[in-house]
Amino acid sequence: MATVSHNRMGNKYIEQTVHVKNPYLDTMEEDILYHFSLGTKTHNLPDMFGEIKFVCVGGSATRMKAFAQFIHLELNLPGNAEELEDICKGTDRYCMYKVGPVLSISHGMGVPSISIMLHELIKLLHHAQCCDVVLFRLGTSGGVGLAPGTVVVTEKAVDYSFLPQFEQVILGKVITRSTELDEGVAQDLLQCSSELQNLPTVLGNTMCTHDFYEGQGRQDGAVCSFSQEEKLEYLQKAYEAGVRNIEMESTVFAAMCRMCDLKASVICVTLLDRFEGDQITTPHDVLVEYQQRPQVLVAHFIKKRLGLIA
Ligand SMILES: O=P(O)(O)O[C@H]1O[C@H](CO)[C@@H](O)[C@H]1O
Ligand SMILES: O=c1cc[nH]c(=O)[nH]1
Repeated sequence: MATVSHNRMGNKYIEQTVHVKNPYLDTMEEDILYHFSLGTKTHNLPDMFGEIKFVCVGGSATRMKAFAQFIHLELNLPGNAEELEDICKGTDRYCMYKVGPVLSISHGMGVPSISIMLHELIKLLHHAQCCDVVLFRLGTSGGVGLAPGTVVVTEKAVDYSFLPQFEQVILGKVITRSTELDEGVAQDLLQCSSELQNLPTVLGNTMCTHDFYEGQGRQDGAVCSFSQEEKLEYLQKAYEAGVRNIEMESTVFAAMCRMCDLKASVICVTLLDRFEGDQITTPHDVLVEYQQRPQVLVAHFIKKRLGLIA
């Protein structure tokens, strides 16, 4: 939903509120966000979350805590970054940290896990009356024809057949939803990457799969039913369709944000080049540094948007 508002300079602009697409929500006396351990009756959500402008999500709870601490320092906020409280400590499904206008949340691995988190997150932003929110997925991925450590800003989130769509089964029927992401945010992120040192970044399509092993054409799982030639042929087709990395959440993330009028972007670092192999052999400290790259990029974007840097 869009409302006309005024910025600090007194200029008119359209304020974008978070638009849930569920007519039944309004009829509910209370909404319990079960996997967050939050609710509309037990918590004052506008008070707790109303100022949120940026939401960063990623698979690992440790990474999203580290990001919360990092962005706390980057935004120069008062208080101790080491003492941030997990808002979802009443449950061990997801972790959530609020750092000024930034929310950092973990989503686990795969479409079902992030999809549950996104339903509750989008309702949370709606109940909290947040507006002009941008969402980012800060993830890891397998690269397709890229040097390990490259950051991929997703142009199109595509499925196993390289189409920009997400298939959701509802009442036994397959419904197809568009996975279009915000072009402006992706371009701004690319611009940010050009202003930073040692942050190799490309724009490319991201393939989302429902599995890490056979689903991504890996031959090192407990089960494998295809040859090396078949694997390389599929990766080559993916490359020709513009796919530059493979992960496991981007299509549902893009589809749900789009349906609820939320600007969204996917930023994943590649941990290996899938043309070179399947196993992740890179040393732990290098992997930790790689995982920081999307965080550094998005922190720069946030600081620019907040007017903290030119
Ligand atoms: O590093 P995260 O954000 O979890 O993303 C990627 O890593 C996991 C697999 O190792 C999948 O969730 C995939 O999407
Ligand atoms: O190859 C990879 C690496 C990280 N995450 C994935 O989903 N695939």
